[in-house]
Amino acid sequence: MNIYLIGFMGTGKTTVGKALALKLNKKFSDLDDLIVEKTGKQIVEIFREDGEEEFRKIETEVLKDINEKDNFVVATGGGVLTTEGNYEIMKSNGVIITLAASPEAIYERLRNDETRPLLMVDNVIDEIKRLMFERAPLYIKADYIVDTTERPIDEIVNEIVEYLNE
Ligand SMILES: Nc1ncnc2c1ncn2[C@@H]1O[C@H](COP(=O)(O)OP(=O)(O)O)[C@@H](O)[C@H]1O
Ligand SMILES: O=C(O)C1=C[C@@H](OP(=O)(O)O)[C@@H](O)[C@H](O)C1
Ligand SMILES: [Mg+2]
Repeated sequence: MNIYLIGFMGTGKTTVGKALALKLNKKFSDLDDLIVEKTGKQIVEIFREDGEEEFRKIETEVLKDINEKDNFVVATGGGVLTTEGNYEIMKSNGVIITLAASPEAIYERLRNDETRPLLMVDNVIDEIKRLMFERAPLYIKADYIVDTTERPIDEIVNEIVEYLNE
């Protein structure tokens, strides 16, 4: 089995995933990193040159590959569940955990970040709210949801470990 972290951009999937893997003595993988390795391109370049649809295709390919393996903590990208079938892939070999945060916290975390192509818009806070509302039905499908707003990484990791031990 794997542990899949899902949730909106900036909720801390990559950061928490690494810390969780260390704590649980599991391997760590990030779908975005796998996509960069596979294509030899940065995420923003793929969106710009090939488009989101092509990005989603590659995202599902690397998800299938990692789902064949076990004992990984997998940080997904925030849009992984927008592709039909990806929920079933993860569910078939893993537990799915959503990281959540307020739009304001996400804005603060990502305001100087230029690696999220979907947030390269004029009104970032409005776009965060709009996209988060649109995707909320996907994020609540997880087995467990943990709030990360104004919480340190080790506290979030401990809450997830407690849930997994139940
Ligand atoms: N709980 C937290 N509190 C404060 N900052 C955080 C927290 N979790 C993540 N961050 C910061 O937010 C930014 C985005 O985190 P990241 O792990 O890349 O999120 P994601 O993979 O969900 O997009 C990073 O700069 C990270 O250090
Ligand atoms: O929410 C999204 O659709 C995306 C989230 C990003 O990952 P993070 O959630 O790690 O930022 C990355 O996969 C891509 O920019 C698309
Ligand atoms: Mg990430």
